[in-house]
Parts: sequence; C-alpha cells; structure tokens
Amino acid sequence: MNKMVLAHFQGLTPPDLIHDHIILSGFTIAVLGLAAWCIFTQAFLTDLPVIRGIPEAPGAVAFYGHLKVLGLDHPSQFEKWGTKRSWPVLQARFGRRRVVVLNGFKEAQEWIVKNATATIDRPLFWTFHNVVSKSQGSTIGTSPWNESAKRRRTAVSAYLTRPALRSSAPMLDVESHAFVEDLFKATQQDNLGDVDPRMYCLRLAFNITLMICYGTRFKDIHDPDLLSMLDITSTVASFRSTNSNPQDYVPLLRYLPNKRQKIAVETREKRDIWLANMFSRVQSALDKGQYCPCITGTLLSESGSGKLDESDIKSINVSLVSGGFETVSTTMLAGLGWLASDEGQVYQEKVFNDLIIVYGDVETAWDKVVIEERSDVTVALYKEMLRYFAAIQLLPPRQTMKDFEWNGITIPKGVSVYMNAQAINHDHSYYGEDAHIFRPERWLDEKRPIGPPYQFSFGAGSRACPAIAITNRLLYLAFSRLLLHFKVLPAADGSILDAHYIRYNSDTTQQTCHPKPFRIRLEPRQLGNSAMEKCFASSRANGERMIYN
Ligand code: HEM
Repeated sequence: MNKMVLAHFQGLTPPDLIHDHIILSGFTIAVLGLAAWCIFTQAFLTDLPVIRGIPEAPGAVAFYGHLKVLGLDHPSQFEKWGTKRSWPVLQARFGRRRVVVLNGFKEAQEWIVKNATATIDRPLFWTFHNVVSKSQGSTIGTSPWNESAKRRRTAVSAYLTRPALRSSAPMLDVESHAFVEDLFKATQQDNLGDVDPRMYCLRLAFNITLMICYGTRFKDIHDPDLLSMLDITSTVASFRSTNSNPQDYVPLLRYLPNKRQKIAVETREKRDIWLANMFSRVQSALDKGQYCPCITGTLLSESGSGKLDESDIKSINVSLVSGGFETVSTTMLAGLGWLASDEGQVYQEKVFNDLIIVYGDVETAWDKVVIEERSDVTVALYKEMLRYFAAIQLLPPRQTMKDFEWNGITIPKGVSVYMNAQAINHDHSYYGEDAHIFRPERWLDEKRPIGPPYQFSFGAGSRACPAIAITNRLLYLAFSRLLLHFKVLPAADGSILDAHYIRYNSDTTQQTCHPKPFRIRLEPRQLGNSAMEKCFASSRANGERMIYN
C-alpha cells in the first residue's frame, strides 16, 4: 500500500511520516550497502590478501579471477608467464581463492622439500569433498593433513614402497607379461599389423592397483566391467581439475543449475556399487579361507586392532584405485609413442644391448627385471618418460599449514600452492638448454648430475606420491620386457604420436594428461623365437598358480 495512504489511515502526522521515511531509507541503504559489499567481496576479494613480494599474474576479472585468462590449458599459461616474465613463483586468483604457482625447480624444492612441514596440508574443495567423496570419504591425496591422513598414508606405504616390491613380484610378472603378449597378439590379429596400445596400458595399470587393493584382476581388455570401472574412475578424476570445476572457486556458481553436480552424484553412486562389490569379494574369499593377500584382506583381518577402521580401509582403496592407473598408463603411452619415432628407434637398440650386457641373455633378463633395475640405460628411459611427460601437469594442490619465510617474504598460513610440474620439469635453468627435448641420455651424464627429487611428476616432500618405487619398477619391467623381444615401430601408414610434452595431450582440461590416439607395430627381434615362447610360458605358468579373490 502507498505510504501516504497508509499514513492517512494510521493517522500519522507529517513529522511521523518524515521520521518513518528516514528510518526506511536508512534501512534500505543499509541493505543495499550490505548487498553491494557481498557482491564486491565475491567479485574481487580472495580468502587471503595479496602476498607482498610475489608477482601477480595479469588479466584477473570479477568473480573468476584468473580462471578465464588461463584459457583451456592452465599449466601452459602458467609456464608461459614463468618463462616469458621470469616468474618461477607467481600468485593468482582462482575465484575467491588466492593461489601460488611454482614454475621453477629450485623454487619448488625450497617450498615443498625444504619447507615440507609448512606445505604438507591440502585444501578442501566443494565438489570433490562435499559431493564426490560424501559416501567413501576423501582420498589420501585430497585429505587435509591430520592423524587419519597420517595413518592411511603409513598403511599404503607398506604396500607400495621399496621393501614391498619383492612380495609384489609375482603380480608384476603376470601383468607385464600380459601386457607384452596381448599387445603382440593384437598386432598379429590386425589386418595392417598395428595396434592402439591404450587399453593395454590402462589394463596393466588398473590391474596393479586392483591386485594391491583387492587381489583381483581383469584378463580381457574388452571386459564390460573393466570398461565401466575405467570410465567411472576417470570421471571421478575429472572433478579434481582446476579447469572443469569453476564452482569450487566461484561459490555463487553452486547455486545455479549445475550439470557437473548431477554427474558427480551419479558417478559417486556407480562407484559405491562396485567398491562394495570388490569389498565383499575379499570378505567372502577370507571367509572361505582361500584368499589372495591384498590391502583389504590384511586390513580386514587386522580390524578391531584399533589401527584402521572400515572407513579408513575404504578411503585407502579409493585413493589407490583412483590415484594410480591414469598416471601410469599415460606415462607408458607417451613413452611408447616416443619410442616409435626415429630417435626412439636408436634408443631402443641401446636399451636392448644394455639389457643383454647386464643380464647375459634374453631369458635371464626376462626373469631378473622383475626384481631389480640394473640396466642404467633402461632406468634413464623411464626417468626421462616421467620427467618429460608429467602425467599430471598441475599437481594436486597443497595448502600451507603455518606461516613461513621464503626469500624474505612471509607466506601466510592457508594459501593454496600448486606445483606446475609441466614447467618445473622443463626448467632450463635446472635441466639445461635442452630441457624441452626428450633425451634419456641426460640421466647418464655424470658431468651434470640431476639431484633429488629428480623431477616433480610425483610431487615431492612429505606428501609426495607413495607409489614411486612400484611405479618405477613397473615402467622398468614393462619396457625392458617389451624391448627384449620387439622393436616398436610406427603404425602401418607411417603415423606416430606427436611426442611433444604439451602437444601429446588430447585434453588439457583434465587433471591427468590423455595422450592423443596412435597406433604402433611390433616387430619380433628374432623370427621363430623360442626364447620368447619360453619367457611367455614361464610367466603364464606363474599366473596360473596364483589365487585371485
Ligand atoms: C606415473 C605414475 C604416478 C604419478 C605421476 C603420480 C603422481 C602423484 C602426484 C603428483 C601426487 C601428489 C604429490 C604431492 O602433492 O606432492 C600423488 C599422490 C598420491 N599417489 Fe601417485 N602417482 C603415480 C602412481 C601412483 C600409483 C600407482 C598409486 C597407487 C597404487 C598412487 C597413489 C598415490 C596416493 C595414495 C597419493 C596421495 C599421497 C598423499 O597425499 O599423501 N600413485 N601421486
């Protein structure tokens, strides 16, 4: 109702009306002021103020900060700022979050290794922690640092680090053999004699994590359950990328209709079903007393000892199943792609010759590469694969747990820190002028030794990947065994992967790189090769002796 009319009926005198007016307009101004402040805060302010002394990237806009100017390839834009402006460390705004990005090797060492306790924490994200991880708990790699994260990390380390490699040998033997023989069979069955190696790398990496977690594996790369699990875990991983989840940084977007949230809920439900299925398979194998040792089984038999509870076990399994398979397969695929190039042909011969020098003959080498890594030329190949093709370019972020001093600058508690492995691993000031070239020989050069952590693909410091030893062994083993028996050649039409560390990736919006599709041929080193048959037969027999849950 109109104010004047209302005043008339209420018998208000003009001074009352004026007074009422003043109160109302004061109230309206306060409300409008508050709304304007809220909008201003959301549009321009970050959780932490600018850190004095660290350069800030150009091009921030309201609400999104730098998320727009970063385009579709965040690590490459950060790398460009790093090299063109000489910014080994820079700060940016991801929506409301203030973030620091590390582009330089020396600087990453100083922040993540030297100040390991200050940078051990991880930030929380709305989509990943509130939606995707609601039922199974968050993974180790996305958990803030606390007693539970410490317990879970210690438990997985027992299965992944160097001392555990010996007990993993039968499984590593089975998977690397299946990889080599099935890849070869696929080339034989193809009209042109070539194969897309993607599914073979994915199955190998996924089976390793399934064996570690649940004592089970997939035999057939066409198994619909395998394809569905790979699809689910890959979708879950997509919720970690800085590129595809603006709602994590721009809180207002959470209140708008959001297709990603619906996908997150559906994916979580599907994943819960198969995780429960895996869990009960182990439980019933344990009940029957015929069981393949695995993390779930060991932890279930220890449950009640107060070490870990069921939610810890679930979180560990989710961490391992989602942590490893895409990174391992990406590294392998990129490496295979490079091997098919002209330079790769030359290096393949070096690997073969070195394996024979070290182990004496093909059969001995086939057996020994499961348990040791004595061929330096092969070690140099996988080290360069890991450095050059960082499978995750912008690593899962850290968060500072306390203030610390760096170069006279105070870095505040609570800031998100991203290691840009793509830039760090190609830092010319550390690796030299040829850092942008794939050159395994750099790891053999005694005049220019490369120090720990060698490269940042696994991160570094106290939250570094706990699976470094097993991943290294797997890469050494798979590539040694393949190159012992075969030459990796370009596809029948002569095409090869563009094995450049940025261009090889088909989707820069994902957290993990996905190499563009390519095909290879395999040429047996010796025709009618009885050594190959003997090697395959011994590993096949090993696989048949194993029990699976
Ligand atoms: C080429 C292979 C791999 C790469 C490049 C890789 C990379 C990474 C990176 C970058 C991190 C974060 C490190 C940091 O913040 O400093 C990480 C953490 C982790 N990775 Fe891996 N990883 C690989 C293989 C695996 C495998 C095979 C598994 C399990 C079977 C695994 C399990 C984990 C776990 C559990 C964490 C969380 C550690 C924590 O936050 O404390 N990773 N990995």
